[in-house]
Amino acid sequence: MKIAIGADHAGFALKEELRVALLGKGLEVKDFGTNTPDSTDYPDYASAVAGSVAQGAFDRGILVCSTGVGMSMAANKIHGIRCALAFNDDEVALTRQHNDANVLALGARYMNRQQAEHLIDVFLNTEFLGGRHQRRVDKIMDLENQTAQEDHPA
Ligand SMILES: O=C(CO)[C@H](O)[C@H](O)[C@H](O)COP(=O)(O)O
Repeated sequence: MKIAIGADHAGFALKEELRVALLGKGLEVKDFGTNTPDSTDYPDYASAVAGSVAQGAFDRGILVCSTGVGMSMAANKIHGIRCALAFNDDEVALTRQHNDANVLALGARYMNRQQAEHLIDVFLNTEFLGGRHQRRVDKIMDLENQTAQEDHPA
């Protein structure tokens, strides 16, 4: 599985630890930065990670900022991205099973490395259930397409 990971300055330290942990598990990981603790802007990394997932270059994306909120807002602006901000196993498992989330946003302020690693394990190892959930995910995508047409009328 190919994973894209990124963070702003507030998520930098945790992202560094997570990248090492993911590589240690034999996963293919591309780090989209940031690469220093200097103040930076989370939309730049959300765009890079979510964009690469939307293009199909990576299977899943992981984004880390202070709360996870800014990253999730920005990532969900990318066509084809369903980014979930989640803090416990149940939320992460359900967003895979029901929402087919392809990007996970984490709040570094609220979790340590072990907790984040565990949430990522659940995220990477839980399958989408399809069925009635596929219908609902399709409706999310319809909304996205509809909004794009309204923004850019032919
Ligand atoms: O968007 C956020 C808040 O929801 C992110 O957590 C950012 O990391 C945060 O806004 C960064 O704030 P800072 O004061 O510039 O460190």
